[in-house]
Amino acid sequence: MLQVYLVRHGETQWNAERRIQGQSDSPLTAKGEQQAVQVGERVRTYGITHVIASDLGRTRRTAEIIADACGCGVTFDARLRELDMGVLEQRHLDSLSAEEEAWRRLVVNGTPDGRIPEGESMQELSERMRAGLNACLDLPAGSRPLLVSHGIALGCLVSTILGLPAHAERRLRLRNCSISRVDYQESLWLAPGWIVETAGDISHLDAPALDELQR
Ligand SMILES: O=C(O)[C@@H](CO)OP(=O)(O)O
Repeated sequence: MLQVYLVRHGETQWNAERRIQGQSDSPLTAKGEQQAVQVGERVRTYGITHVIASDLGRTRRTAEIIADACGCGVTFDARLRELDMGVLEQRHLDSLSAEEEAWRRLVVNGTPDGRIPEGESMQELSERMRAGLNACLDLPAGSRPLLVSHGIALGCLVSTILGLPAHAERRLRLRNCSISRVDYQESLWLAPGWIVETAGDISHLDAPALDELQR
């Protein structure tokens, strides 16, 4: 059985300011760095063999901190990036016009092929995230990878493994530096293939961040 840990990056400047990042980027806050250290402390005895991160700056930094604690290297995979939120990237959630808010809702409410102008659909996100996860199946036997990615991207992955539509990710709260785990297994009892072991665990964090919409 292959166990894959899924970690959302630490809190960033724009998460704290309620600004939309998508494939744009902002640095980790001091709290975000501390959260990454706490993930490292939690997983350092888990036998992690590979840390694989989205190539955006916030996931790179989080991954480096975790990989240091685990004593393994980091590689980057652009398929693990956050949803491309097109023209709404870098905007404050509170500053959206009614039309812009409607674009945002089009995506999160699951309109088929809905996308923010110049952005990506949830279907496209779901396909590239599943391909990024499936790449773990090609690692040498006995590997135990940890992927560092993003809120919507990881929520979409977990939702679709459960057989839910990609936009069901809005029913999951994956806070900064939460840990989820999915396993690939051939059990006769559970469904063969990917199954969800845990989602959104923050028990290792002494100062969990509120997510953007809760602030
Ligand atoms: O892009 C963003 O603004 C948020 C949305 O949830 O994602 P993340 O902070 O996880 O990259």
